[in-house]
Amino acid sequence: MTAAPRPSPEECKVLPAGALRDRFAVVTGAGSGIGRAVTLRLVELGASVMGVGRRAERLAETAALAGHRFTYRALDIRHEPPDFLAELAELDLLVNNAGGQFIAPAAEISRRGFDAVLDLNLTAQAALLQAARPGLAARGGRVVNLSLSAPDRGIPGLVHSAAARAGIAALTRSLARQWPAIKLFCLAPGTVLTAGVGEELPPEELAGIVERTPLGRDTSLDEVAEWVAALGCGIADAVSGALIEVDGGSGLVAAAALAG
Ligand SMILES: CCC/C=C/C(=O)SCCNC(=O)CCNC(=O)[C@H](O)C(C)(C)COP(=O)([O-])OP(=O)([O-])OC[C@H]1O[C@@H](n2cnc3c(N)ncnc32)[C@H](O)[C@@H]1OP(=O)([O-])[O-]
Ligand SMILES: NC(=O)C1=CN([C@@H]2O[C@H](COP(=O)(O)OP(=O)(O)OC[C@H]3O[C@@H](n4cnc5c(N)ncnc54)[C@H](OP(=O)(O)O)[C@@H]3O)[C@@H](O)[C@H]2O)C=CC1
Repeated sequence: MTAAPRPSPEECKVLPAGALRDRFAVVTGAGSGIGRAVTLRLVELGASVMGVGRRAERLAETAALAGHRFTYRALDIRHEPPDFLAELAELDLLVNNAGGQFIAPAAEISRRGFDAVLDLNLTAQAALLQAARPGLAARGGRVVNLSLSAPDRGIPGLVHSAAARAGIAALTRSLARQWPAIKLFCLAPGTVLTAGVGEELPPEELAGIVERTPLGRDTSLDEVAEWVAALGCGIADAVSGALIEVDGGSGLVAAAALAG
């Protein structure tokens, strides 16, 4: 099988300059990986962005790259109340990107471990959504929740994360009905070769996962960033509640067993 060619960073940039001018976005996990790439693209398209994450030094690195339209708050979304969102009178876009998990056999995940992953990837995100609702509603705003592709197909080694990600997809659909003034999406990238995923899986295992996707390739940071930006633009006006899989078709095949 021939792998689909990966578009170059410039080929991914399909939105016109200024597409997000005068928009205000909050991006969680903006100090690394996908969150940083999304932040830089939103700023490039004219938005102002507030980044959130636990490590101030990583957010400061993003600030050095993003320039004056980026501000940040160092905080832990699991352990601190989302007052920073409730205080915002107007918000155009919330990118719920902070998330993650550890890989472990189901039998070895303790109650606290399960709770930690559910909290980070579902409960804390629900609290962020509730806090952001008035500001988003004031602007007809949008929400992009980062997720995993086809979480309902079952992922051995990630039972807690799959449960949380299926939950966020259901939450997204339910809120899309309940809060019609706000458009909510789930965006599920395939394998994006960030340092974060590199800490979870060794390179040879990642290469095997990528090879087994129908398109035989990973998803680039630039692709994810452009999709998030597009969901913040008018082109996404007729979409709400959807799970959008930008995953090389990996959601179509059985997920790799990451642990026994
Ligand atoms: C891979 C496929 C595609 C996905 C890509 C990505 O997501 S890329 C993004 C990649 N980036 C990320 O994923 C980054 C984000 N991830 C994180 O920040 C953390 O992994 C966390 C929030 C999920 C847990 O944080 P924390 O440890 O501070 O939380 P805490 O102190 O509240 O609760 C601790 C409980 O959890 C237990 N436990 C912990 N590790 C393991 C383990 N390996 N084994 C078993 N158990 C484990 C620990 O034993 C304890 O329970 P106990 O012993 O008291 O009963
Ligand atoms: N890379 C991939 O292949 C895939 C990634 N995803 C998802 O995309 C998102 C980004 O992943 P990626 O960029 O690869 O990985 P990273 O580990 O780089 O991103 C996770 C980000 O979340 C932040 N974060 C984690 N916990 C908290 C917390 N409690 N409070 C505030 N911020 C927190 C981290 O910053 P800090 O540690 O400073 O707090 C970090 O910036 C995650 O939700 C991930 O699960 C989904 C599918 C595939």
